Amino acid sequence: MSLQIQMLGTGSAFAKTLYNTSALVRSTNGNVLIDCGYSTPKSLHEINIQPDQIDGIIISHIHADHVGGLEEMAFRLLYEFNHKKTKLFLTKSIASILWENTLKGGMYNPSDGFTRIEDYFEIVLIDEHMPTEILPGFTVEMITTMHIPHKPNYSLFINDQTFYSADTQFNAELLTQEVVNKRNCHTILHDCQLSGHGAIHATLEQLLTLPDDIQERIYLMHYGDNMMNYIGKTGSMRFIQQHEVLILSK
Ligand SMILES: O=c1ccn([C@@H]2O[C@H](COP(=O)(O)O)[C@@H](O)[C@H]2O)c(=O)[nH]1
Ligand SMILES: [Zn+2]
Ligand SMILES: [Zn+2]
Repeated sequence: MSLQIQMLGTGSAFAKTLYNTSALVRSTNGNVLIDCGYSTPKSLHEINIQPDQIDGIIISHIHADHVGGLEEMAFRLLYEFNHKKTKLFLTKSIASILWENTLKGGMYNPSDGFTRIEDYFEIVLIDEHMPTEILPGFTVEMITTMHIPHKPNYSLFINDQTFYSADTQFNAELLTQEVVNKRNCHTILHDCQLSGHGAIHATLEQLLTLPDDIQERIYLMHYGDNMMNYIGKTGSMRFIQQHEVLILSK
């Protein structure tokens, strides 16, 4: 079974010319989103994918550039697609805050009986650090990584071969020991803050300290509007662009 990942956006939270970093995992067994920021539904529209063609959504953390499109997805599934409930793949710690802290404001509607996240989505809880089959041939392991202190945040291993950082601070030991030495991941999609101090993301300067054989596996995402100024300055790492497709397995 072939497995592909298509970037729906590659921008940072404050980018104005780039869509939110999110991805569509495409296989013969279905389509699954990794994150759904506020510009993700527009990106899906641009590649002619309708909400009812999405079989599930995996959420890494609850910043708006990663979950801000969930309200539109849920309401369109409700009103335009006969209340189809797509699956929402979440860890317990994300599930406990996503509705109360983020979605409830716009989606709580007691007069129509919509008072819980389960009224809109089929919730599938994922255990941290436990490989979980999302679709036949597509397994995800969500590992805790540091983004904003004291807030739950996850990076993903896909089929134990691809590492998708979502938003995370630089962690050389994780990339070197776990991602490359132990699991020998051939593809690494990593967030990248192009300039300034890396308080909550890996910076380009930090990623450039990695050995060349690791850099060669890295595609940079979650970058700013000024990405063009950095072309040719990313060592052996490449920028991945919106709607670009990587074949993860044939
Ligand atoms: O230093 C920072 C920068 C940003 N934030 C908050 O995070 C969100 C999303 O930003 P990401 O860079 O995509 O994580 C942003 O809207 C800010 O609210 C922060 O807490 N600290
Ligand atoms: Zn982000
Ligand atoms: Zn974030």
